[in-house]
Amino acid sequence: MAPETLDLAWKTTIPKMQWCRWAGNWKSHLPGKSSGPEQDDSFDFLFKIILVGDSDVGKTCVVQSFKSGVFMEKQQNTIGVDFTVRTMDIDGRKVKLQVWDTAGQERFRTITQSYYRSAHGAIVAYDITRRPTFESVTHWIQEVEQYGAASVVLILIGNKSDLQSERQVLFEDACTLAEGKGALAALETSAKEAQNVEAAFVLMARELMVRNGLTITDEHSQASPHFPNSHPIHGSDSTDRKSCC
Ligand SMILES: Nc1nc2c(ncn2[C@@H]2O[C@H](COP(=O)(O)OP(=O)(O)OP(=O)(O)O)[C@@H](O)[C@H]2O)c(=O)[nH]1
Repeated sequence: MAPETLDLAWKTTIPKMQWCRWAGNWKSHLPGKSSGPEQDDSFDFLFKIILVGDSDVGKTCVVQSFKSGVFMEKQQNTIGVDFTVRTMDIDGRKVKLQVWDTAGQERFRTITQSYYRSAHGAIVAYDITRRPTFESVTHWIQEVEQYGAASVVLILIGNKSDLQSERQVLFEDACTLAEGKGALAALETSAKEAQNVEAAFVLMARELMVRNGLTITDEHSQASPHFPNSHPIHGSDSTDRKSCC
């Protein structure tokens, strides 16, 4: 377990943090708990993002790639929920992302469902080399809708895009599904090659920032990187999305 990944017992003591827009001190909201190796605790936004999807689609590897930039062959399936934090500079704002990596195995379903409630964003993952994991996406979205907040932002990711020769799911199918379900975007990621992993989290964070009142200027929009194999569902301009909301 990575040092920044906190144990489950710790997680169960986290107070409900329904919202996120304090420019405050992390420790003042989590008294007595260390936030791991991150020394600077100030931030402008705090968002909780939950990762769901079938077992072995690569959720933990995606989170590790996002956190540390490395691909780690995982030794065991996630038990319950793992928790990781990373602070990013997005459009000049300090954005702290709490990422909750849930177990895909059925036997943990009751535990993982209890973590949906306070999520601001949900990343639903499938494995592009295993069609059944894509067919489960509808189920995972239903879970998010049933147990999560009504305003939760959804992003669909098809992981293991480095395994093109084993592909069983067309990207177009993912886009159609994501659009039909009202997701913000569909992306294909590779935790192994660190492709589009950062993009998924940045897209999510920017959307949440916009929904919470941040006006992203043209200058910032133009400065945003272009993400290959990504499909924004609600238009390509964050300012447009803000006006939708
Ligand atoms: N080729 C390739 N393999 C990957 C990628 N991401 C994950 N894997 C492999 O897929 C397997 C499952 O990855 P995990 O991250 O443990 O999957 P998970 O979705 O977290 O599984 P649960 O914890 O059971 O929910 C591991 O053997 C990883 O090495 C990827 O982008 N490319």
